[in-house]
Parts: sequence; structure tokens; C-alpha cells
Amino acid sequence: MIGDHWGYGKEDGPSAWHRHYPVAKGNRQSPIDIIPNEARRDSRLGPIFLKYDQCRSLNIANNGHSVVVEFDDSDDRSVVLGGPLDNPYRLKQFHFHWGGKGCEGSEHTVAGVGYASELHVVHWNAVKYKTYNDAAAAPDGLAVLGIFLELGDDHRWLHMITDALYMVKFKGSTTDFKGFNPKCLLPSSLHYWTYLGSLTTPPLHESVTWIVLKEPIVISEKQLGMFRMLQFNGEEEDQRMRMENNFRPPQNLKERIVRSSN
Ligand SMILES: NS(=O)(=O)c1ccc(C(=O)N2CCc3cc(O)c(O)cc3[C@@H]2c2ccccc2)cc1
Ligand SMILES: [Zn+2]
Repeated sequence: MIGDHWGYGKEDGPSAWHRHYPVAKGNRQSPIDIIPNEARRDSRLGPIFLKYDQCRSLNIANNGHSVVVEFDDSDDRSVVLGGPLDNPYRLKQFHFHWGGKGCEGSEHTVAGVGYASELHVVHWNAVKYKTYNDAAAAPDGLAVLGIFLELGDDHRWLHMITDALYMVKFKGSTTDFKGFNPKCLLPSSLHYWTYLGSLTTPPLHESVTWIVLKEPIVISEKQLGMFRMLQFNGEEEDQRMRMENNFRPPQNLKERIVRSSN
């Protein structure tokens, strides 16, 4: 948003967000720590389907919080459906959260353990809401697919994104990014945990049905290191701040349960 006054530093980071965004202390905040053997297996939970074959990526941008790839969401050409969702949700964007060198950087954790990074694929309920912004503020407005990234070998397709990062080094920069299909970033299994939560950045709207995949994808330390050449600051700002540790820590589960696909 224009003039965002929040970040991930000591003064403006997650522990301070509640001052401008009181919902930060709400009853369905994200991320959370997922405890697998406390998740409820639910036979009513079917598989999710990702219909991305007709997706049209538009651009890649640095919004001062993460690097975001946006998609043409003017029709239902690419949607997620099934699982906990009552209707199709339209693909809008994907972005990442990551740590500093050798540190964890995912937002969700699994039995207290974090991953190096986490990919969020954001979809919105265009059946019920007219615009993304309306959906992003509604309790059943968004469906975000969370995919863990763990360190290992090079990811064979991630170079298509890391090769473009030098073009969006500074906050507010954006560049064309056509022909990218996020299907190439999915793990082999679509087994998932699901729960009702929120945006993990301000405005922290409690509008997200989270679908977190159990199987991580693998990227190399070299590839992850390229995300860290991005900067939180704009080109004209003299204070240079490397973009890293842009993750919110796990929040209180409160009265929620996490369900597990079969
Ligand atoms: N991590 S996450 O929960 O998957 C998530 C999802 C959506 C959004 C999102 O689309 N936002 C919130 C932050 C933001 C920051 C900007 O600079 C911006 O231009 C847009 C957004 C949007 C947004 C802003 C206001 C209302 C709804 C969404 C952010 C994070
Ligand atoms: Zn995110």
C-alpha cells in the first residue's frame, strides 16, 4: 500500500504491528505452528485441484516487503478448487518469505521446526466478491497455498525467477514477467493441512483459508542467497537494507483446529 509504515525491523516489525493493526491480536491470525499429530484427519476433505494451464503471468515486482509475481485475474483462467473450498478461487499473485544466511525463514512451522523459506500462492473468491481488495477483507475472501522450501540441490525452474531479481532490486521496481506457470514450483504430493487464518502482513485481514502443503520443494543455498540481494529500501533511499527475515513468527492458535487431507 502507499506509504506502508510497517516492516520487519526492530521498531516496525511484527511485535509492533498491533499498534496500527489491532487485528494482529485477533482470533484467527497467521502463521501458526502446525502440529501434525494434533491435526484432525477429515474424510470430507477432498483433494485440491490447481487449474493453472491457462495462467498468464504479468510482472515481477519488489513491493518493499517481498518479491511478487502477479497474474491476469480478469477471468477464471487459473483457479484453485476443491479441498476445503466451496468454490473456485482465482490466482492473483505469488511471493516468498525467507530468512538470513543459515537461519530459518518460513512463516508456518511444523512441530516447532521452520524451513528456509515459504512460497505463498494467493487466490481470491471472485464468485462472491467483485474485486481482490474486497475479497482480501472478507472472511472467505482468500485462499493461500503455502509451500515450504528446504535447502538442497538447485531447483531446476527457480532460475527463471532468480534470473529476474536483479531487475527488481529496489522497493517500487517492477518488470515484465510473462509465460511463467507456478505449477513448476509445486511438490509431487498435494497432501495438505488447512485452517482459517489471516494475511501474515499488514493489514492482517482475517480473510484467508490456508492450505499448507506437507511436502516441501528443494532449492539451493545459492538460489536462496539471490533473494537476499533484494533490498527493502527504494533506490533513492540512502539507507540500504538487505531484504531478508521478512517473515512473521507463529501466532496463537486460539480456538482453531487444523484439518489434514487424507
Ligand atoms: N503473506 S500472505 O498472507 O500470503 C499475503 C497475502 C496477500 C497480501 C496482499 O496482497 N497485500 C497485503 C500487503 C500489501 C502490500 C502492498 O504494498 C500492496 O501494494 C498490496 C498489499 C496487499 C493488500 C493490501 C491491502 C488490502 C489487501 C491486500 C500480502 C500477504
Ligand atoms: Zn506471504
